[in-house]
Amino acid sequence: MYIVLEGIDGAGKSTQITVLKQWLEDSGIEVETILEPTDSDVGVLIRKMLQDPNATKENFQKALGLLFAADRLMLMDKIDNEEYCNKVIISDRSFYSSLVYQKPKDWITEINKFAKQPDLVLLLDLDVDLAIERCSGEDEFEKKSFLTEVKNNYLELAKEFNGNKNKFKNNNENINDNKNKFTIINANNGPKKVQSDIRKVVAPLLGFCVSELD
Ligand SMILES: Nc1ncnc2c1ncn2[C@@H]1O[C@H](COP(=O)(O)OP(=O)(O)OP(=O)(O)O)[C@@H](O)[C@H]1O
Ligand SMILES: Cc1cn([C@H]2C[C@H](O)[C@@H](COP(=O)(O)O)O2)c(=O)[nH]c1=O
Repeated sequence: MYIVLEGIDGAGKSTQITVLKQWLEDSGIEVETILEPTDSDVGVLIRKMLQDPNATKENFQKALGLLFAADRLMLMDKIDNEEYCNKVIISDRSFYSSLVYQKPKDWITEINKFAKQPDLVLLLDLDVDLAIERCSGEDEFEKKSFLTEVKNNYLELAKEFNGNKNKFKNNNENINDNKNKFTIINANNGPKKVQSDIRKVVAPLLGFCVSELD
């Protein structure tokens, strides 16, 4: 199973993935975690570029979109690898981040058409002012106006996706229509409440009944 946590900078993705991984492993489930951008040469280049004052400019963003797509493609063998088929893969970000941080959407969708569709997307929805308080401010994206636009893009994407599951069907995955694939989690709560809300969504997909939730 391929689970993705999405959200603006500072939403709490890394924090929640660490706790979720430990809970699942304590429950006897093998878990692999992924972080986008990766620590590959492409990922290192991306992180350097994110600090460039021009990072939000149109052509710079298009170049970033290509680099994120390339960095992501190298992950696909890992995600599709048979040794992972019996594991839960939890990823900190996915091609949905490219859809909401970069543009135009149709081009971003095209250059990511070989990216695997997650089985579940958990959108950690955080107030932008809280995000700015939590971020270091080193990255050019960590600005209130830009993160406000990204947050709105996420919420629009969730509305579109849950309203029309076939919209993002690509050529290597069928959208399973009986899942609410883009679940919004209120990330303004404390870490334990956020984790509890996440477990209530993840548990049924893994065959856990709610009473097993500690
Ligand atoms: N629910 C929460 N309440 C208060 N602080 C939180 C909460 N979750 C995370 N934090 C704090 O906010 C900061 C950012 O958390 P974290 O690194 O998990 O976010 P992130 O979404 O992975 O960020 P980024 O996308 O920028 O890497 C950390 O200092 C973390 O301790
Ligand atoms: C995968 C991906 C990420 N980004 C942006 C989002 C963040 O501002 C940075 C780094 O991510 P982190 O969670 O802070 O480590 O990269 C993006 O613009 N497009 C993407 O596809």
